Amino acid sequence: MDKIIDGKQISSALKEELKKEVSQLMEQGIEVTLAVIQVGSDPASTVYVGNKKKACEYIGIRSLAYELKEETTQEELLALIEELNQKVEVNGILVQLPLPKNIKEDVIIKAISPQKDVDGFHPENVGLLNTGQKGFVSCTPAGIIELIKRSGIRISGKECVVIGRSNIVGKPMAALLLKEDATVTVCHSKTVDLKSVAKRADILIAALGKPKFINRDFIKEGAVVIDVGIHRLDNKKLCGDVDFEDVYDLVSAITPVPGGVGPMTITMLMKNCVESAKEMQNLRK
Ligand SMILES: Nc1nc(=O)c2c([nH]1)NC[C@@H]1CN(c3ccc(C(=O)N[C@@H](CCC(=O)O)C(=O)O)cc3)C=[N+]21
Repeated sequence: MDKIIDGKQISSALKEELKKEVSQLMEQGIEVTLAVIQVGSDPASTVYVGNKKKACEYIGIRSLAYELKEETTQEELLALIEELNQKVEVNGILVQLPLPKNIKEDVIIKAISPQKDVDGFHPENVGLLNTGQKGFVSCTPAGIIELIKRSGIRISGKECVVIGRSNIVGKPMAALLLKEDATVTVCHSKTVDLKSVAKRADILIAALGKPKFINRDFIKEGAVVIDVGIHRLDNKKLCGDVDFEDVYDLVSAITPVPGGVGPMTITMLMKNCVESAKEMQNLRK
């Protein structure tokens, strides 16, 4: 088996499954629609939003793009969200983060209907995840679970260490790993002796947001390493939170950047949109 967990390949397989499902829904007269809102023109956001639109096109999901100017007020954005909440044909609403400083992210996230919150960021969906109930799950951690499982790696009973405690990756990642019966440790910037804690991991999830911070000193031999970071270096090349070359010979499996977690994040967003369309259809019956 190849050591490199190919996120592009695994997400392609999942996209094929979704494409079939979307065409079956089409035959029943159900169209899947995602509204994507970007405020301002942060270049990284533009790349990610572009990738989301491409994935929608490929799978057969209709995407509605809202490109709002940097000066958009919180009230204007709330008004747009309310309009999209009301529209029956819209199954998913995605507000690309980060937002400009004059807009409060938590207020915006709470305004999205939990039934259309395909990012899984609304407190209602977070609560459902933490109590083990059905709801939308944040795409990056959900995609990581798929990557691990589809690579034939067992999670149950393993020591998993998550580095990073953000609301969109670290915390939901820990909840999902727990749900899979792993033993989970969450580390962060105040963790004393991060290296020795990381070295306990059978599965190490690096989501701390520092380029190439995780080197071989943090790795137990044979560990599975999942790299959530994405950074553009001065030479324009992308890298993750893990120093890939430095750790490669030690690990049993590792995700590359690019081509690892990123493509899977987008595919899970598509999956959530399809689920939302099915759920909304069931509610109307
Ligand atoms: N409301 C919201 N939902 C998100 O899901 C969300 C967000 N805001 N804000 C930013 C983060 C980041 N994120 C990525 C998506 C795709 C790639 C991706 O496609 N990565 C490619 C490379 C892309 C490139 O060339 O830069 C790869 O890793 O192979 C990366 C990062 C979604 N996020």
